[in-house]
Amino acid sequence: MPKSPTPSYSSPPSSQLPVPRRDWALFLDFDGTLVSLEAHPDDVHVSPRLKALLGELDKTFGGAVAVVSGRPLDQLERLLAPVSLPMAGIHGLEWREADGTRHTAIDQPAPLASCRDALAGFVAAHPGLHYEDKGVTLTLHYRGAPELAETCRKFFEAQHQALGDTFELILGKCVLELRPGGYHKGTAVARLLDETPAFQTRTPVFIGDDVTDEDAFRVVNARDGHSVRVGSQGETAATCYLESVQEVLTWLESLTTQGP
Ligand SMILES: O=P(O)(O)OC[C@H]1O[C@H](O[C@H]2O[C@H](CO)[C@@H](O)[C@H](O)[C@H]2O)[C@H](O)[C@@H](O)[C@@H]1O
Repeated sequence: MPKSPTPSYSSPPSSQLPVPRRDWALFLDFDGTLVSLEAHPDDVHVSPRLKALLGELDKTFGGAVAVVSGRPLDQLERLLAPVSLPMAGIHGLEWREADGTRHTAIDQPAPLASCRDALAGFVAAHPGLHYEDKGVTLTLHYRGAPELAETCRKFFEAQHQALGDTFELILGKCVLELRPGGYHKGTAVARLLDETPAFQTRTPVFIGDDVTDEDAFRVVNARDGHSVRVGSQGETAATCYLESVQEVLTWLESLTTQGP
């Protein structure tokens, strides 16, 4: 089973961004990076401007642009249609090629049945919460009831203990997720760089805002790439930062007209 890279936070990220180059491979987180965080996952919409920008970036970087998200591929495809990029969903547990061919990392059903039942009961008993059943992971959202953050964490810690350490507990932005160990955004990025011709030999650049993006930052750092965190606060392995989704979009737009 692939291991998570060891966390390393050597120095704070810099406001100095790398000089753009056309030989980059660009990896883009979705929520909190390309689109602003909303009260509910279903509230997110992708503007025509962003879809056009992704198409321009795809041309600029010769097809080496991928979306790497915790969302399932079904959601990403629906939100981004008709854009057809390589994408990794559920933190790399599933992925698709540019032509839509799909792959999954785990073939057997995850042993989540009792946890799934407990989660449904827990959410029904606590107004403001909702959950996502992604098949191989379970996700609990508390943005609608932030006062329940601690209650949710304790509930998910108990579920994690029952599942055992073949699963990891991820603490994200108003979200908790139980995910099979060893699969993360870093493995998704490494797979694209190693196995997809359009990405091979390019310098990786990853932009992301949340804890699950840290695995990808470490992978691109180890490959002499550039890691860009959205938001300057908190510990991160990223080497530089942009302050907001708007700054990300402005910088991405600039990449379509610059760089050797
Ligand atoms: O890796 P990402 O693309 O950043 O996906 C991470 C999770 O994003 C979604 O949840 C987050 O965005 C929601 C909409 O703005 C927000 O309501 C929620 O609080 C955030 O955690 C998505 O729903 C999850 O499935 C992803 O894992």
